[in-house]
Amino acid sequence: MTKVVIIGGGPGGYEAALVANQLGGEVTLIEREGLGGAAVLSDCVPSKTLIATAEVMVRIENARQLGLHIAAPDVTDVVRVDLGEVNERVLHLARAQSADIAQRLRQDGVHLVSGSARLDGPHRVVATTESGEKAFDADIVLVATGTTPRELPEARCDGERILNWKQVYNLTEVPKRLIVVGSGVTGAEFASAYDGLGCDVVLVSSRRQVLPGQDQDAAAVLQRAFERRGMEIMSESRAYAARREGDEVVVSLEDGREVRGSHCLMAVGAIPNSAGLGLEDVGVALTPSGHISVDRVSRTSVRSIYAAGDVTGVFALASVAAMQGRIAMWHALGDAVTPLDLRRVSSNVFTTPEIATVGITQQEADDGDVRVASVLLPLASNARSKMQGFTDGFVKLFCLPTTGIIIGGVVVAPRASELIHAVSIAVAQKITVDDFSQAFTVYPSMSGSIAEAARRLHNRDEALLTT
Ligand SMILES: Cc1cc2nc3c(=O)[nH]c(=O)nc-3n(C[C@H](O)[C@H](O)[C@H](O)COP(=O)(O)OP(=O)(O)OC[C@H]3O[C@@H](n4cnc5c(N)ncnc54)[C@H](O)[C@@H]3O)c2cc1C
Ligand SMILES: NC(=O)c1ccc[n+]([C@@H]2O[C@H](COP(=O)([O-])OP(=O)(O)OC[C@H]3O[C@@H](n4cnc5c(N)ncnc54)[C@H](O)[C@@H]3O)[C@@H](O)[C@H]2O)c1
Repeated sequence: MTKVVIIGGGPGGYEAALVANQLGGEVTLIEREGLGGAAVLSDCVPSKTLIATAEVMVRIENARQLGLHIAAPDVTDVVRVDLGEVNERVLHLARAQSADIAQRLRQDGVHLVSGSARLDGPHRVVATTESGEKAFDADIVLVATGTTPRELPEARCDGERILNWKQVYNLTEVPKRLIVVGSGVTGAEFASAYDGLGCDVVLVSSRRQVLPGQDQDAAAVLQRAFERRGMEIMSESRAYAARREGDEVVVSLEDGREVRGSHCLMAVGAIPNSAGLGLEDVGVALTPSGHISVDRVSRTSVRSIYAAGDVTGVFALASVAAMQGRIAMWHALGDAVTPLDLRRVSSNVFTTPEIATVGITQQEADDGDVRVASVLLPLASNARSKMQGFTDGFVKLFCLPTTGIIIGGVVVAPRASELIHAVSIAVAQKITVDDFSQAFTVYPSMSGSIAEAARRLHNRDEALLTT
């Protein structure tokens, strides 16, 4: 039996454990905090649960456009947000999901160890547990230890008013004025959620526009939506310090300005959990940022050691972590394996509106990496959008100019995360725009606009060609 030891029980680790077990491995999974990892306990799942609540508030607020009037100037005058109760629910759901994952792993026969692990050679892992150190021999080791929120040296999080994204669930009242530092996906999602919950939000963005890593047409729509809702966006502003002054937090910007609020959320990225694992001692190569270097089948520079998930810095998504973990085990245990293909990954920014993307990006098209034809169709003319009072978003499709094969897309809309799946299938299955537009869509529906975008790409001479 192949002995597999997995360090880290997030999506990278636990999905790998399920596959390794399925392929007949003797699997030990060592986790120091809880099964499901940060994804389930503090990052992905809690944030999406909080956002689900915030979305309801936004829908109530927007009901005015549909002729449904709230008998008060502000939605928070009639709907009281009990943030303590909201956060209790958030954490309860996270713990319940963690317990489900643990139960499933145990049922499958995975040996679960609660403790902190490190390598002791390429074929040995030592776990520090409550009952002392335990050593495990391993034919294969998978490192899936995730990341930790980055802190600015002069803006240390205290868990009360200067918070990272794992600490916000301690709040029992909606902050009066929340300063969100960082306008990447994490910053944008929390800014959107707290704004929805009726909080006065200031977003400190180091770039000209929010979401610098995303499709810039989509980011522009989101920035406009944020501004229209009254959010203050401080563009091209870098924070360097945050301090408490009584009941206030003061954030100092590099240009000398100061921003005052009741709370501050630091969302300035994450650092890999690769230190103290003994990786360098066994010869595992790291990148300059401290991530573990892996190839497309999750191999590190040491034959018996694989790595998966955020600690590899490949594409910080739960879905990618899970796939990297599975691929590692398929490869290590001799099953058929397809190397990781990032061109097929779909992802979503859970703001209001949502931004979903799959495949090639506008940036890659603009950089000339591949010659594409593309079309951008605003949803303002979509009948369903109008009925729902939504006019902000768009659908963008990319295809190869020669064959018409769909290679990517962007959807900015409510529930874009669901709408993108059709485009995702088209990208994975190499479907042409003509074949795509043959499928019936419901009338009226927003997905009708995706089919319409594909129809517009029938005459690709007229479409915007990017080289
Ligand atoms: C706020 C936020 C929201 C997000 N939302 C989404 C989303 O909506 N969709 C999405 O796809 N992705 C989302 N992500 C990204 C997603 O959470 C990560 O990509 C995912 O958690 C990566 O999984 P992982 O297995 O690599 O690491 P993690 O989930 O971080 O798990 C790693 C585990 O390893 C354990 N560990 C670390 N060191 C050791 C050690 N020495 N010994 C034992 N155990 C150890 C840790 O305790 C942790 O439990 C979000 C991220 C953030 C920050
Ligand atoms: N919905 C999702 O799937 C989801 C949600 C959240 C995070 N994630 C994943 O996590 C990854 C990391 O996202 P993130 O947003 O946490 O980190 P990030 O590194 O992508 O963004 C951090 C942002 O903070 C800015 N910044 C850094 N220092 C600053 C300073 N001093 N002042 C002001 N701004 C500063 C950076 O310029 C950057 O734009 C994402 O790429 C994504 O893959 C996914």
